[in-house]
Amino acid sequence: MKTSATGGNDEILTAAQMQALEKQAMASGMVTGIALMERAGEGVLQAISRQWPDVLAAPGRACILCGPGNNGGDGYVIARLLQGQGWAVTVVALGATDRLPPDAQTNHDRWTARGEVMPWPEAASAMEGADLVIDAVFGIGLTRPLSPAVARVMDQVPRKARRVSVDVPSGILADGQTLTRDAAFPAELAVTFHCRKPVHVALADSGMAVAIADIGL
Ligand SMILES: NC(=O)C1=CN([C@@H]2O[C@H](COP(=O)(O)OP(=O)(O)OC[C@H]3O[C@@H](n4cnc5c(N)ncnc54)[C@H](OP(=O)(O)O)[C@@H]3O)[C@@H](O)[C@H]2O)[C@@H](O)CC1
Ligand SMILES: [K+]
Repeated sequence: MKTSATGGNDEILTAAQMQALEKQAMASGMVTGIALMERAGEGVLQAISRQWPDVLAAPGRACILCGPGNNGGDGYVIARLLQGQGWAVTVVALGATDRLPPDAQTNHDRWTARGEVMPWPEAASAMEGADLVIDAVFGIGLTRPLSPAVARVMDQVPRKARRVSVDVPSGILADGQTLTRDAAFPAELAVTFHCRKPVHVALADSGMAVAIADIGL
């Protein structure tokens, strides 16, 4: 698996095109969703190490914000991987955690066998003192603006933490129609999968770094 600024892949796919590609790969039996999700989680950590070589060199404290879909599923994978590397990990879940999509539910359940999940209202306190905050709230499945309860947390993310978005900074549509960054997760780095989406191109000169993780599609 390689991650790099362009991942050697200069393609740009819309959310719908990406979802079709993933669906086709899974339908063809080439790969399972759970394998893609594991590769996504691994790819985020590899991209973090590439961006900031020191951050993952020694264990610290991480807070993972997990949403109600497969983007949240990636977050549960990352929580498990970081804990396996000795990190103190706090997970905060938005919404119910008993009816996630299957692959996300599997990874949620794997996580809860070894760690806690805090409810969303505790997000601000859960992020306090974190060295690393991972935004796994919404990815390419965002369909509408963030609710006030979610947008508020985006404002409370400690700026001294390293701030990484899984796939897309939560609050911005992957196809980049609404570029209102004010109500979005303040990502320093977004790690997207397979190739960039229009939002990554649109945010290129915003100061946010973009890495592409190859998930074998
Ligand atoms: N196998 C794969 O597919 C792989 C997928 N991968 C990962 O999955 C991500 C895509 O996952 P996803 O399609 O589940 O969408 P996601 O972004 O998690 O959110 C959807 C959920 O949020 C909800 N919702 C939307 N807007 C909302 C709002 N404003 N406020 C509140 N809720 C809102 C929406 O609900 P609904 O719109 O149905 O009401 C739905 O429940 C992708 O970005 C990548 O990270 C990787 O692992 C690679 C393999
Ligand atoms: K995200």
